Amino acid sequence: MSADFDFVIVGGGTAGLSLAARLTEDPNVQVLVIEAGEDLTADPRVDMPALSQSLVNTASNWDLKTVPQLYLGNRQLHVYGGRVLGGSSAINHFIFTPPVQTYVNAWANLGNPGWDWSSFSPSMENAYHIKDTQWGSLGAGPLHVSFASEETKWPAVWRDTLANRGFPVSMNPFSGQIYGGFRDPESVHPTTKLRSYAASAYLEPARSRPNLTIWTNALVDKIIFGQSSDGELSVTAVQFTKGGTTSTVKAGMEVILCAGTIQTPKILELSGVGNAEMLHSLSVDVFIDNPYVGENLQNHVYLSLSNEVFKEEGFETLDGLLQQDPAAIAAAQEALAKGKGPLTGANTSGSAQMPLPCFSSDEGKRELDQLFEKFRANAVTGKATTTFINAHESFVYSVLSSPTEASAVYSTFPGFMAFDDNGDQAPHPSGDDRYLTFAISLAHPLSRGSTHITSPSASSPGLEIDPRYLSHPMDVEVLARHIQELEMIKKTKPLAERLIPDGKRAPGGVDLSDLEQARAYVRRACNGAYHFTGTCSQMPREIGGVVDERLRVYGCKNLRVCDLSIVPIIPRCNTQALAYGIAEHGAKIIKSDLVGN
Ligand SMILES: Cc1cc2nc3c(=O)[nH]c(=O)nc-3n(C[C@H](O)[C@H](O)[C@H](O)COP(=O)(O)OP(=O)(O)OC[C@H]3O[C@@H](n4cnc5c(N)ncnc54)[C@H](O)[C@@H]3O)c2cc1C
Repeated sequence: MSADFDFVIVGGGTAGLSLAARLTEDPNVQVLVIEAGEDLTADPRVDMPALSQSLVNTASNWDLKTVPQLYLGNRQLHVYGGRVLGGSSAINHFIFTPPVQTYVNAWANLGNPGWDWSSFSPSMENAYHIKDTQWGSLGAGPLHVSFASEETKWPAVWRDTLANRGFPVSMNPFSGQIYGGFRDPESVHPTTKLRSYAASAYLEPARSRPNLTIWTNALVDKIIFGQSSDGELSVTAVQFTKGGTTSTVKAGMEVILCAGTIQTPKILELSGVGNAEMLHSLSVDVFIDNPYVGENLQNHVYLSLSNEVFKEEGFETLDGLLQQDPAAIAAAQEALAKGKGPLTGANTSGSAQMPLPCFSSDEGKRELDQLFEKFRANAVTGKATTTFINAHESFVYSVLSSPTEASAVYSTFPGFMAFDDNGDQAPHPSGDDRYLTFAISLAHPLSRGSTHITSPSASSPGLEIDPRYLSHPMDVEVLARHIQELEMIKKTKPLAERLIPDGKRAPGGVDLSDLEQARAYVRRACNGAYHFTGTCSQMPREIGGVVDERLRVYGCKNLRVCDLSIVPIIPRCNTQALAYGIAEHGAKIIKSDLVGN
């Protein structure tokens, strides 16, 4: 199997398929997408939100693991990612929250002209569209986004409680300026209630184009370098394995890596782009020496806390369904037939992007200064440069000291949800008690780790993934303070009236209003989300960059990266919206470079 294409896109995931669809709008370019996973575009396990969990234990999930996490009591956590056409957008949990303006500008200010809010937000809007009674019609893109209908009184109680704590409760999550309570947008079609994702929204309308070719079940091993006529290093071909046979395909113009935050640096390292010393030790020929490939791995960490609630009409929970109670399953299926109920979406019952009031007063800022000063000496910084560490820290400081910038995202879920040491869902308690669960996700962790190959072979697992969760002490401190803020929220009406006083709790037997106990709970129970970013960061080479502002890998003129691995600072909330935004923005850049050439 060998053919010539202008662009070879490695990875048919969230960003890869979106980019392919945009590039093939130009009938003069031939685009090939090579995807390691299967084409499951006709499979209800992808399309139906109710079945999405069933793909987790299949070959459609890369299902890797971290190395033991030193700061989490040596626990090893899952590293999930979609290995299927559509990538992680085919198996994710639907929440679709675009990034905020201050964050996007901090990213641009690292030295990425053309990525500031006024340049980037139109690209973001090209990805989705949503029609809403409150906000009208937003976005102009192919991805269907909707708000879940409110079928219980939990969302109203959440809003009223936040309002009583002095937070705004209904800000527009698409406005670029949001804090306080909001409704979670979901990548679910508003009427069919099916998953809307890269393969359905971007690929399907483009699939019949004669200039778009998709190969699935083909694992890219490496990219092959040569010299262009002007003597510069250039990519000439891509080597891949399909059905046990290894072949190469020529790239006439460019190779664009869209294999995601874990796999893109792996392909670069296998191809000889990375830390020369490490690559030599694995007998990999080095083409570009850049020690920052695979570094700056960031991810959100989160905690869950469950409380027993009264059984009241209007305050139904999903506990029966979680316990596989036949009556609850039948009721959910009946509701599904009407396009309603818990099987049609993500099932959060109210979220909030939360500032930390304790740090925004003058006294709070003084305490924050002292904490940064104290922790700076203990922080594990990996290979990050001082310039980047300072820029990252100063952004996080600006968030923490602001009364209107969120340092955590709180989500509520009507039912019991706790996790075991591996990050797997813990069994539901027996009995017919009902629960409300609160998840707190750290918006801007300062901890950063790395992922590197440990073998020169693409097919062996051969990856050491070490996010170094909670290696920066400030992350523990911020999460512990948010636990305390949540404890205050739980004591506020009307939420306080729904939680059974002295009812069952998870975690039990700890006093989370005590800061030391809250810190201990953070270390004991923290989990990693699947929001990995940063391993091929976009910033100037001298401060730790792997790609430039036009997504080109430093040292090679026709190799680009266009996925979440370019993101130098993890965004405030869930990452899928940003992946689509990067693909849209990347498509604009690549198209304009084509005209320039
Ligand atoms: C279980 C789960 C739940 C999530 N829930 C949410 C959520 O609710 N909201 C949210 O915003 N985000 C969520 N995310 C995260 C979000 O989906 C991802 O961050 C985002 O989709 C990543 O986009 P990407 O384009 O960078 O990578 P991906 O979409 O993962 O695409 C990478 C693609 O490259 C392919 N590939 C990799 N290596 C090779 C190779 N060597 N050869 C060929 N192909 C290769 C992969 O198979 C994959 O298809 C979730 C993720 C997971 C895994």
